[in-house]
Amino acid sequence: MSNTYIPGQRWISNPEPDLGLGIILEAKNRRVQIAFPAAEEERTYAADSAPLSRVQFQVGDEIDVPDQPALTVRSIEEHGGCLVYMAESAAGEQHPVPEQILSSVISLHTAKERLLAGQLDHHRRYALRVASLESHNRAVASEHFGLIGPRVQLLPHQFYIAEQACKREHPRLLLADEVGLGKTIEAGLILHRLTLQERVQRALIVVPDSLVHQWLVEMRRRFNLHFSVFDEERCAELEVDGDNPFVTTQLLICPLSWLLDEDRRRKQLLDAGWDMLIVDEAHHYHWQEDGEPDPAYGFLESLCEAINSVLLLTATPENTGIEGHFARLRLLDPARYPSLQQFRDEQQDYAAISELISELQQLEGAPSSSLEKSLQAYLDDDTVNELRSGDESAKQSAINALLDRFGTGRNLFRNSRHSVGGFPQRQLHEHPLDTPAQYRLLSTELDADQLLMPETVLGEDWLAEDPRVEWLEKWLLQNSDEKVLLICHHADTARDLELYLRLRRGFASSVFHEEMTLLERDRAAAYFADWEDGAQILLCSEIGSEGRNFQFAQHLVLFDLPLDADLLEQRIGRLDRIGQDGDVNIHVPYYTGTAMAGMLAWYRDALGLFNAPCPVASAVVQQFRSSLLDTLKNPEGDGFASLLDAAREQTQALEQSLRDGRNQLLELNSCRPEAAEQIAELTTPSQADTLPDYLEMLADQLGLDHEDHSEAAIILRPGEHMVGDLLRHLPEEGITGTFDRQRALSREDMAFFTWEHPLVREALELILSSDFGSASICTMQVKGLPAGTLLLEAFFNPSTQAPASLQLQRYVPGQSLRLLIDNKGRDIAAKVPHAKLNPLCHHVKKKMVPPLMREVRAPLAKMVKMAEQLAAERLDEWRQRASENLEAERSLERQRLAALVERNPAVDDEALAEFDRYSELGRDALARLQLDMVALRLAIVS
Ligand SMILES: Nc1ncnc2c1ncn2[C@@H]1O[C@H](COP(=O)(O)OP(=O)(O)OP(=O)(O)O)[C@@H](O)[C@H]1O
Repeated sequence: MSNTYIPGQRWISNPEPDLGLGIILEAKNRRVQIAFPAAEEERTYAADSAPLSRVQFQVGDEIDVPDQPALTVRSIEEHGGCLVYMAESAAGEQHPVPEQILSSVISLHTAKERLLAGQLDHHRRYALRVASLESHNRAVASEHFGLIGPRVQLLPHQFYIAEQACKREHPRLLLADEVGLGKTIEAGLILHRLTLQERVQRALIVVPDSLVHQWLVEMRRRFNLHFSVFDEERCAELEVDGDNPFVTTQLLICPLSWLLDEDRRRKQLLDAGWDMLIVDEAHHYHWQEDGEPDPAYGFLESLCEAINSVLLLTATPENTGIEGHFARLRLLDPARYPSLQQFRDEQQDYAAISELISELQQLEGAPSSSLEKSLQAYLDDDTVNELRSGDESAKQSAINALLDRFGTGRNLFRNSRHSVGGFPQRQLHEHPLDTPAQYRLLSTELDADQLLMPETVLGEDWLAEDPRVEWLEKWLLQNSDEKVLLICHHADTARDLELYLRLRRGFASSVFHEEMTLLERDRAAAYFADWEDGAQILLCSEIGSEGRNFQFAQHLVLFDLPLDADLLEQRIGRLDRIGQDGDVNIHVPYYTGTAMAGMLAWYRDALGLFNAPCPVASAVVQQFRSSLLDTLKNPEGDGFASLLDAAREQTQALEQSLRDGRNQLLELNSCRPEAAEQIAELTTPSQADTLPDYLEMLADQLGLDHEDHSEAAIILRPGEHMVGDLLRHLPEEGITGTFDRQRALSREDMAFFTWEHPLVREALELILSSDFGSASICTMQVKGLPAGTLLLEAFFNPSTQAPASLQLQRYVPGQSLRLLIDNKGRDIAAKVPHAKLNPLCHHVKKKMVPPLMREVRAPLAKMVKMAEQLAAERLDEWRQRASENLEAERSLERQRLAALVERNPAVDDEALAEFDRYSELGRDALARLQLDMVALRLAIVS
């Protein structure tokens, strides 16, 4: 097949045949742009790997031109690479039809044509096609489609967020779970689901340099999403003749610092067009109401404006106070967050709303008139009136409406350790040390940074002078079986200390800081992770404390304490995260009676950060910062003691008000436990799952070698008779996979086989997008049926052409229509199920097919027609069921949106109009739902 693209040619998308017949808009610079008018979609692909198939009709085929009766192709001409069909109407009129004007709505009738033409497949191929069809339909119609395949534990809070996010047409969210609760996993789940639903083709991840590799690996091993990493060198290689290098890949990870250095690359990145943006550590982008805008923030703002779906990740959303929080929310929804002042004002209402939610939760029966009155200030009359019924569901809708319409619920999800539960304990180990004379002498002249990082003032020989070093050596010797992560502020400190420990003292150590290349950093992290021959200690500068996964270690040495509480939380979060099996031991070596002791007391007594994360830490630090700096030098003085008391009281008061107000709203919104548990439960494939049997059938028919590996695990390899490189996802050396999630989590060398695994999806696509097994013939003996009786089994698959974001398959029953037509034209499908027919089938030898077909052709043609008629009669019922499902869901969503629009004058009616336009598109598409005849089997009773 030619893969030279010429504007005007018609092609279909292999993975998305539902888009209808596409038309090439432009083909240059090694990319091809194609429009799918029936679905109102456009796609841009790298030309050499575009998943497109050329549509060329043959003489005798019927073709459709909008607003014209059907035409039959009589001859074909080619002009400048495009086809012109010379076609004839039923009335015998001749029409030249350039392919450009063909209808964009197509249906393929190949099963029928193949059966009647005697182009038949073995009945086992047919059985495989039917199994593929049914499994595919079931998978895509499942509420949890896209959440089953990732190799992750089913943690309810993450699945809840992923499910909620994907309900939005275009999710734009701040994922702000506390550090280590799995924001990367949540983003991966959302992306995986949207990719499988074909709503996201091109995704861009922007991360701090040190996290590039970790994202790359997490996306690949957990989600089978194969990202490319671009840097200047890679771009230069790809930039032939001024091409935009970013259009050559669909899934891209970019290190932030490189983008910030390269104006031209930023522009190219924006021009390349993306469906989804994920930004990790989003608190790095600073914003202020007045003054010079930060270039990084400005760049992020342009990306957020240009890309429909956006996920911003940060564990510390209020890192720079309420302004920082507002700054990120306005990137997601500028209309909802027009001004900082309005945002501040809104927060005043949170406690009152939270109180109302509590009252509703405790409510039994109808509400009192005073509760009704309070609710009326926030909710529409209908929602309040329904509460009078005393129904649980009315109560839940009122709670949902409050959560949804107020606060930041629509854009922000934040789970805490407190709400998720099951986290390890933090244990603080204080290590008081003598103060070096030099430090004591100088201390009155030192600033806070110098006081907290004495190595910067102890001179060149600091390693010999600093008692922390001696303490560390001793500790390492006494705990030689333990892995320890040490974090300090400066790269120089980490480097000096590591060299000393390794070269002078012989410890197995490794270092990780910002002056190393990405590759060196990843090697260092891998050396530390190796339990057999790896490092006992990894020494990181601050950069090592963000985002990385070191939960296999249980000891953290804080060589210095930062002034910024969020940084401290980030450091502890390296070990205190999902996957940590033991306690998190935090070691703080410090000089007795100095600012270092003061800082320790501040975090321990005022903020309680060594016990658990402190959500109000940055607010308290902001308030007390200058008194802290003033009194820190003398931590044993009265001034410091009263500062600690005041700060502790303030922490407690703020935490209380958070519990009463915003946090309660947030936590309720971020995870509704029952719904979340249910999602996690349903996402577990049932024991009766049919995938193992399916893969055996597949191997048999595609010529793969299939071997049992162990309990619930198999090996698939390309077999001797497999056709070429039929399956891209089947490596030459084979693939070992398990059907068991727990096993897949502990055995990363095995694939996790589900219906969403790329190999399985590829096989389904290969079979369903071709005519593989679509027409078959067999003989069978059936008691009670005379020899010569014909039975025609027909499968019709619902299809419609509409934008993927509508996800119309959710509304269509997750199965195909099966008919079994007998000689008399009756449908006896209900009496004889497909599974019962399969074992009765006998193969018909190739040479017997032509004489048999000659004999049965006439009655067979009638039976096919009858099947078509019966399917056409059922079509209305299918369309109606589908549109009822659509109306039920969309009307609820519309109600909710209308309430939001009413409450937020900043959101104009455009959102509602857009919603209505989409609903209308959905209605139209469902009114055009077709039942395509996709598989036919003729059984002849012998
Ligand atoms: N559902 C899950 N199944 C298996 N492992 C998980 C799951 N969720 C999280 N993890 C693991 O827990 C660790 C923390 O997750 P992740 O990195 O996504 O957290 P985070 O919230 O992004 O952290 P940070 O705030 O440090 O950026 C990672 O090692 C991740 O692989």
